[in-house]
Amino acid sequence: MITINNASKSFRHKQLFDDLNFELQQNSVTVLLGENGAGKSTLMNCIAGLESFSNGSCLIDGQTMTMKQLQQIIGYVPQEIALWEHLTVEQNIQFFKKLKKGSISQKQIENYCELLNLVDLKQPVEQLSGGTKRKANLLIGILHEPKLLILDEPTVGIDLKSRYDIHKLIRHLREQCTIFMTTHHLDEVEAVSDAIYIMGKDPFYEEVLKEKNQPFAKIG
Ligand SMILES: Nc1ncnc2c1ncn2[C@@H]1O[C@H](COP(=O)(O)OP(=O)(O)OP(=O)(O)O)[C@@H](O)[C@H]1O
Repeated sequence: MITINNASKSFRHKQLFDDLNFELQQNSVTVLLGENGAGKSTLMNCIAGLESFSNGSCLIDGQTMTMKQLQQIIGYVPQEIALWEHLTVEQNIQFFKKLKKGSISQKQIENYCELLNLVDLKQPVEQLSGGTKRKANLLIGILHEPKLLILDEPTVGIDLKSRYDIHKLIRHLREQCTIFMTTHHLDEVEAVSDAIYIMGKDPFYEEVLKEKNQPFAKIG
C-alpha cells in the first residue's frame, strides 16, 4: 500500500497543494481528477521521486524509499512521449530494457503487445500514429514490472480504439501492481477506476460524479 502523509508543495510564491493525506490500495486503479493546473502532475512527480514534497512523506508498505529503490519499484509514464523517434518500437524496447536492467521475458513483452494490439514493432517511432506511440510509451514504462505504476494522462489525444486497447492493458496490470493515473476522460474513469480522488478548486468534477452516483474522495 502507498501512503501519502501531510503532503504539501509550494513554489516561490505559490502553494500548489497542502496537507494531502491519502492511500493507494494494492492491486487497484486509483484515478486522480482535477482541473488543468490543479497540481496532479506535480503530485505524481513527487510520488515518483522526480520532485520533492515541500513537506510530508510517501511511504511504500510503511517504508520510506531511497531514490534507487523508487526507480526499481515505480513505473512512471509521463504525458510526453519519451521514446527514441528514429528507432523502431522493437529497438526502443531493447534499449530501455537494458537501461532498466529488467528481467522481463520476451513472452511477457509479447503478451503485453497482444493486449495492447501493438503490432507495428518494426517501424521507426517517427512514422507511427499517435495512438501507437502512446501504446509503446506505456509498454516502455512497464518493462521492469513495477509495483507502483504512475500514468499521467495515458490516453491523451488518441482515438477511441487505441484508448480501448490501453484500458484493456491497465485492467490486466491491476492484477500485478498498484496503478495511480490521471485523465480528463470521464468514460476512462468508468472503464478502469476502482477509486477516484479529486484535487483542485473547480467543483465541476465533484458535481459530475455526484450526478453519476460515483463514489469519490476529495484529497485537496
Ligand atoms: N517548478 C515549478 N515552478 C513554479 N510553478 C510550477 C512548477 N512546476 C509546476 N508549476 C505550476 O504548478 C501548477 C500545476 O501544474 P501541474 O502540471 O502539476 O498541474 P496538472 O493538474 O497536472 O495540470 P494538467 O491537467 O494541465 O496536466 C501549474 O500552474 C504550473 O505552472
